[in-house]
Amino acid sequence: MEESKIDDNDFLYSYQMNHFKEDPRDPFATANLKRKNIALSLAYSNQSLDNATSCHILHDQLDSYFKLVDDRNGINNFAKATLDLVSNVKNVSKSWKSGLSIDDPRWKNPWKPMTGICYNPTESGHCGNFIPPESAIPIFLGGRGTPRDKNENKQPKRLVSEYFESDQMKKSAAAADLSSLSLKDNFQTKTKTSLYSQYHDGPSTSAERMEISVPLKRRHELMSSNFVPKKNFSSYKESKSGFDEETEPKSGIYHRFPGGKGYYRKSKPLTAPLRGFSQENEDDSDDARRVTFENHFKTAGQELKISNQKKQPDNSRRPVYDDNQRNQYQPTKKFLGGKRTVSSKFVPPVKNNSQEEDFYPRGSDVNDVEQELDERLKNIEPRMVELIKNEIMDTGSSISWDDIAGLQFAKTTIQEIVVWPMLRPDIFTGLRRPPKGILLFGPPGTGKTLIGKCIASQSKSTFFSISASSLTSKWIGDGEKMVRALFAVARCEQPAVVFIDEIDSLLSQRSDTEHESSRRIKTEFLVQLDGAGTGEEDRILVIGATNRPQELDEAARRRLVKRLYIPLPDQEARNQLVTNLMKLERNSLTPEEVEKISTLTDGYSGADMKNLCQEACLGPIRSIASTDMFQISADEVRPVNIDDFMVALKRVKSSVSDQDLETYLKWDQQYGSGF
Ligand SMILES: Nc1ncnc2c1ncn2[C@@H]1O[C@H](COP(=O)(O)OP(=O)(O)OP(=O)(O)O)[C@@H](O)[C@H]1O
Ligand SMILES: [Mg+2]
Repeated sequence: MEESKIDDNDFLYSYQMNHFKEDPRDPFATANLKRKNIALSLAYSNQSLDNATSCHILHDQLDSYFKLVDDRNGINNFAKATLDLVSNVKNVSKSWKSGLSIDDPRWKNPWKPMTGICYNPTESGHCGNFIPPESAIPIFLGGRGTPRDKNENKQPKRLVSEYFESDQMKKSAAAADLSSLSLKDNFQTKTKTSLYSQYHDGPSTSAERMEISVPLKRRHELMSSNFVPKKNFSSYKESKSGFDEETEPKSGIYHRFPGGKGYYRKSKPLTAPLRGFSQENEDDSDDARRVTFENHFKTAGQELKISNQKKQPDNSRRPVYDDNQRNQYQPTKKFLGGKRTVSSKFVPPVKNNSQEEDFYPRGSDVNDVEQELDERLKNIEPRMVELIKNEIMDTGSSISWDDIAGLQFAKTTIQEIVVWPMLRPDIFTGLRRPPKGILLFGPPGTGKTLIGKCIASQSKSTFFSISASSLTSKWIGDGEKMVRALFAVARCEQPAVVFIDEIDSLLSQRSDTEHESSRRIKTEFLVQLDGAGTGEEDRILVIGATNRPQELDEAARRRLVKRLYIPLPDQEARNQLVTNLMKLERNSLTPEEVEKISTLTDGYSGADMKNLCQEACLGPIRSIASTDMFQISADEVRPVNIDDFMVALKRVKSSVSDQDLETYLKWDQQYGSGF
């Protein structure tokens, strides 16, 4: 056995290094957990770890384990090992009582939504409390504040909220710039449950990604991986990190202050596949474990060397952590903004190759320019820069102006304001300078979003498609920062178009009853749109689309200088719509029949017309006898004819009422930039 090679520092460091690897989707997750379990038991039996330390780690181990149980629908052998370990450290709390045995049928439940976990980072080595779903009885590892009555299901809830109201938490939260986060309300209901399920399936939209990434990150930071071995504490102090000795636990494990001045940055998860583990190692016999451990356990020294080599080939700034140099171990510095984080995807603001030479004066170092531009992002959190960059729309999909039926006036105006100035900034200067904001308003389904997509593919500028949800967040205070980040990134990537669909939800009228955070987002938006945010030279255009223009804040209305009414399609446009839509389907419509359809569809929106055509195209299918449905070839389906449209007209009605139309017209007369 290799016990002698492991000590707590080594072990803890490798533990930290591996902390993020327990992704249930990772086929090696179980093996990795086993490895830690073995390392932990060795370290523990070796007395390298004290009870408190073991507790901390176990807590994390169980957390990881639960993810696996949750995902794999059943207990695996790892649970037994963890439970054994739990019983080894039970003397942490005298009144400790295991809430669970290996035979407990609850292990076998596919626990969804997942158990919540509350970690109480106070002194004396609490293990944290595990909060299973309502139906399950809490499992406790002990520690102060642990309810004795296992059936008292409500207790854990209280603990969770207590924890988040505790001074400790507030302090960490403040340090992490999350002082007003509303975790208390959301924690159990939303964050935890949806977090787990979404984490498993993977977030799909950027808004979701944001929702998840923040709490996940915070959760990890607040939980027990945030420790630094005691031996390194001296170097910690030397680094003047702002570490508060008084609040430190005495047990030998030290929490980092997330976001604090001397924030000790968590080791990045290693992206390489776990070394040394193959599926065979999943074999749980003792022998197999030993072999696994002996052959493949990497000490902290090795891990650190590997990661140092990856990060910093010369190793000059960060000493290698080995047996002789332990005290030189330095925390890494946190970089906010700056070149490190954003230059990789940097896109110079002038895209035209011919202009590139002028932009970078001969002989000058291109990197200087890059650095200077990145200065604009220096006060923005890199995380937000990333989030905003995710909103940049791929302008690959090609929608042309001809795909938009009618709306001639709007199309010409937009070309004037958006496309040409972006292409010829030299002509559109001074008073010809295009407005910074335009508003597309009109009844639903008239093509506002479509115009946005068309601008994205035609204007040759960086196109940000922003929805209210990508800017708002439950992390109060983040919203306005996101707005600032948005404009900062847009400035770096100009010419840029920021398209905000359903802008009314973001910039509705400010009122006394609304939430402080949404008010701040609005204010920041208005500031960015108008003054300090965007300079005269910046080529950033904000386009808002809404079907509720009357709900817009008046200050926002003023800033969206051009307000274009996107009306219902007229007869000619409807004709064009039917022709365009039916191009793709086999049909026997004559031009006269198309004309007839367009006459009969007065008051239909573009979306209604699309529905109508879809409905009519189902006509030929409906006329097929159900017995023939499986044999008939695609060619044998009869073409769509006018009768299908007549039937469809009865089923699809216009969706916009006259009353609504009147409101739009009135608003257009009052504020619109129409004829
Ligand atoms: N003028 C048009 N030309 C071509 N297609 C149109 C037009 N107007 C609407 N459509 C069709 O209707 C669909 C819905 O349009 P779009 O999403 O642009 O409406 P919208 O004005 O953004 O509505 P909402 O206000 O409800 O968001 C489009 O995908 C398109 O197929
Ligand atoms: Mg829309």
